[in-house]
Amino acid sequence: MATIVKVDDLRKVYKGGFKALRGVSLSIEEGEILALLGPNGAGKTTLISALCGITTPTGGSATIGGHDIVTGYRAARAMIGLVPQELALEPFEKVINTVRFSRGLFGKYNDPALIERILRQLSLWDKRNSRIRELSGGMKRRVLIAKALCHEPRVLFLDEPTAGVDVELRRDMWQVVEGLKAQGVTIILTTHYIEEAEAIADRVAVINKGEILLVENKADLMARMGRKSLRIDLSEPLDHVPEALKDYDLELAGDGEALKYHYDTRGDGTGITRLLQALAKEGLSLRDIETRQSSLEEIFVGLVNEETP
Ligand SMILES: Nc1ncnc2c1ncn2[C@@H]1O[C@H](COP(=O)(O)OP(=O)(O)OP(=O)(O)O)[C@@H](O)[C@H]1O
Repeated sequence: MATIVKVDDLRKVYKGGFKALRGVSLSIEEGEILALLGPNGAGKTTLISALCGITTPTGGSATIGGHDIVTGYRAARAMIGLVPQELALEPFEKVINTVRFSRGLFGKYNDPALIERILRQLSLWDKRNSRIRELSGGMKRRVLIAKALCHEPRVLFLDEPTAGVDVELRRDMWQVVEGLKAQGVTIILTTHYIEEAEAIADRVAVINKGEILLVENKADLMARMGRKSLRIDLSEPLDHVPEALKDYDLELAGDGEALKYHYDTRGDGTGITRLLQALAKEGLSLRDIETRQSSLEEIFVGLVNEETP
């Protein structure tokens, strides 16, 4: 796959000296869905705004489809659709005119068939003649997406696409995003909902205090999330893990009074039965056992807290 968005040591210092981006580097592949996770104030919107030309970076560089976001602004911007966090729509305008007008802003000829396709895809065709103020919050969000798509962008930025929408509508939105991906659109979305990243992202990037802490394939992250640990409290403490148990990669804990075993819930088998049999064979008797699961949420919170002394 080709790289479509390339961010290299991007920096943003706001007037007053606040460093909102502290050297962000990131490559995004054509056709992928990248979820940008981070706490409030992490720099997600600043990063998206810089890539879309709304905020001027104070250092580093970035390209969209090979066009520099500063020196090649118009060409870069033409490739981008942006769905902002805030619902900035003209309340008395009709849905279809709102979308048509946005296409015109990019200097593109009127294309009724395309507008119809986009409105149908977003289940807005029946509402095309409704005024914006007559729509529900979820529909307004869909209009924002339609506006962002009407000049046929190759890269779509969604800033908190499902903030404040109900669970059902969130799932609808996920389907819309999947449909766009199927058409080859590259999608970068910011979200506070970790389950949203789990549901639709190919890769996850975690940003905190203007720095990228991690960019990882979701499947790999899920594998980490699927990891569980089993703590086995022993009746008699051990001073080392017996040789016969070395294949289980056990960890001695609590001054030798417990063994910790890590396993993957998504694997073929957990290995727990075999381990318990092996412990019995070694003549070890157990006082208690306890399992713990690490979630993506925990991984995320852990990463972010590590950074906050
Ligand atoms: N125009 C501005 N002038 C000064 N500081 C700003 C400006 N815009 C944003 N900031 C600061 O930059 C930091 C990053 O803000 P940003 O909106 O990018 O965060 P975010 O990750 O999108 O947060 P949220 O999840 O709350 O939307 C924040 O501390 C914010 O206060």
